[in-house]
Amino acid sequence: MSHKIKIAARLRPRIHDEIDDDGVSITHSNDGRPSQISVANPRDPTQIFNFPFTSCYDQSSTQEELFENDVQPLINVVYSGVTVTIFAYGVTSSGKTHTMQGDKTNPGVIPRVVRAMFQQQSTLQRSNVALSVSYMEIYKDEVYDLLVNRETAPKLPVRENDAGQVFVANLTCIPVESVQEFDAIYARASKHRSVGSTNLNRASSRSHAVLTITVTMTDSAAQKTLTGKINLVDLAGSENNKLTGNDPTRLAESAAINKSLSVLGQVVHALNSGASRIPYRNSKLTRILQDALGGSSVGLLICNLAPGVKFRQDTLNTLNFAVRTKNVENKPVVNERDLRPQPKPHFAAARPVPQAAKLAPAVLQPIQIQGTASSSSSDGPGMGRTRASLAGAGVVGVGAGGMGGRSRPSRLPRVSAIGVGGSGMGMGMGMGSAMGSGSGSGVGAGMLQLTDREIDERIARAVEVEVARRLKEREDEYEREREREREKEEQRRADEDFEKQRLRDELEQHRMLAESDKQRDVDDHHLSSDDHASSRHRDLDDELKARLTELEEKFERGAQAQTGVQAGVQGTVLSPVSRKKMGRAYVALARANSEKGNLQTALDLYRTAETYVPDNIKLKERIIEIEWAVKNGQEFVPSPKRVKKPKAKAKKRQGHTKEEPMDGEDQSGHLVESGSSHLVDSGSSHLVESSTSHSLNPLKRVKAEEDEDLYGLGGAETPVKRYRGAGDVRVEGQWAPMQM
Ligand SMILES: Nc1ncnc2c1ncn2[C@@H]1O[C@H](COP(=O)(O)OP(=O)(O)OP(=O)(O)O)[C@@H](O)[C@H]1O
Repeated sequence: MSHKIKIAARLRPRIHDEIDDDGVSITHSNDGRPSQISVANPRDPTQIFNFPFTSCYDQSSTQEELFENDVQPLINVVYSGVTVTIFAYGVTSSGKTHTMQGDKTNPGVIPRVVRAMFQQQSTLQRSNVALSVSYMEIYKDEVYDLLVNRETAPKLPVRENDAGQVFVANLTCIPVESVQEFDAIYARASKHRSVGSTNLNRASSRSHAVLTITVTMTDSAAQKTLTGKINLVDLAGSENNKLTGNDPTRLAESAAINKSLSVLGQVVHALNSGASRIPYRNSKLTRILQDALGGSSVGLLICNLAPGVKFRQDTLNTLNFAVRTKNVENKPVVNERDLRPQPKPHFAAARPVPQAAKLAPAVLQPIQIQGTASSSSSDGPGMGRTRASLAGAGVVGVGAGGMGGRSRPSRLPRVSAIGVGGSGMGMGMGMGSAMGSGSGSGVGAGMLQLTDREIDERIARAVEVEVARRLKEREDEYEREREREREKEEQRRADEDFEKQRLRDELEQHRMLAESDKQRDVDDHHLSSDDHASSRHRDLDDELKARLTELEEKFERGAQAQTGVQAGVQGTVLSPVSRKKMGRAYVALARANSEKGNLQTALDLYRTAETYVPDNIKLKERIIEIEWAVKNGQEFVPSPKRVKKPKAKAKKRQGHTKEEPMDGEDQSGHLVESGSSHLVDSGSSHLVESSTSHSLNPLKRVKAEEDEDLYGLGGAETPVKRYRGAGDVRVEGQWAPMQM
């Protein structure tokens, strides 16, 4: 069901020495027709504009009246699990803060809402209904938490969750149990709000403030929770700096206020005109209010009006904004959550992930305790932890020395074989804790009882899990990059729209002026309407039109260029290096699957890899080979390839450092990717854990990235899985010295 934003207009009384010419008046009708606000045209006081609204409050209206008529009914809506947003809008000093906050003798909407929320809570089973509060301000387009110390309050990011709901990350939310508790919190927080003195208002709000009261209702029998929210928004007022007399600080604030309000206007305009894209992202204010504007909440806009002559044009602008807003349609939804346990995912689909989940804590905990051993290596504690988790998961070992050496089980020669660096954690430790009792200390017994096949399986599984994790990490990174691109694109379009709209408004205003000048000429001199004034504006009119056309052409060209880019390969937005990384990750996963005989999955993954590195010939060949094997129901046996000989230079270096290979090389001298413990497929298709992270050699890394074999596609390969350790290789289930 849709719901249109409700409008309430409130005219404040004259204050101080304000000149009031009765140019704004409110007429209430008793015959069921809406009340209306009449405003005299500031240019021609004889001309009156009428604005009909169902709720109009004149200068003598009270806080209570407004609350009873328009706000109180919304409390039930909140308690039905819906989000309600009430925002006060108007020029500076029109009474927004007075309406929302009020003072001790005349409490406004906020304190009254809080009392009503507690009142409603008391009618329900109290233990199942919890209230909480959060309070933030948007100051110069940055979001700050008002419930924390203002001096140390960081800028908070605005994010969107998977369901598309926008939220402010890390915003404090405090449970409140009584009105008194709320009052204390609110009083403290309000002192943090940015307020300054201007010519028009001694205590002018320099920020938009959003107070949110959340009610969570738990129905234990039905195992459901309902969450209702009420957002109470006191907007900063639009300002005419000629009137406010702002200093540079105030001017900067004012610019931010006016910009965000202007974006608010654009959002409402876009919603009304059915635009395909709504420029919510153009300001934090509209982003945060997204749900209230064309979203899933129920909305009430309180338009505050000031009676003074100097505010007349702003009064008209506010009312025009209100007229446009009342056509905005929301689609309220009930926020209900099912607390029943979710059905378990399908076994096959879920298998690798629980393995990882189970392995991680059992492994990480003891390894962290071993942090001293890890940090004694030059990798530092962070690396130690990553590698430890890999080793624990049985992926590969690094460092036969240290723990690994001491704790390796005698039946497993690979333990001594695994590990190339001697710089830290050992395979023995990791595997012991992963495979054994999970007590975290042990190696021995559990491990000894495993057969080679079981170990193979575990290792393969761990490899799969680890590769999947890294792949996911990269996909996330890719997604984030895409999101950033999308945001940039949206920003660009919004800027275009903004500029276009500005020009159109200018054009329209100009036309209106020309019209009224024309009319005046006719009235004054009884001349033909075509003769005079219109010609004065024609040139400017043409110039504006030309600018608009030029702008539209420019934007069109920009949009076409953008479409052209998007039509390219997948991951065009990624850097070449990132594309290679993505391609490599998919190849690694595909390889793991092909080794397990899951050819179709492997094929799909190789094809996905190809979308990132479309020029890789060996990848294409591999795809063709597997396609053929799948089509003919054959086992996949990759074509043999030449074994790369270590380069002379590398050999020479190896001579110096037999025990410790150089960065970027495995012990056979093949280039491997060094860096933060990346799992890579070396030129000879062995899975190798690189232990060299701290002293990367960028030249070698680039060289490695240029080498197609880095994808592990051209290497000599037998159908048997092989894992290579310090100088040894396992072939057909046997360990043998590795060919150098
Ligand atoms: N309905 C009202 N009755 C009596 N006084 C009012 C009323 N509305 C506003 N005022 C007074 O007018 C002055 C300006 O009001 P207020 O600070 O609420 O304006 P504002 O719109 O919040 O301004 P700004 O955008 O600059 O923060 C205050 O002194 C306030 O007490």
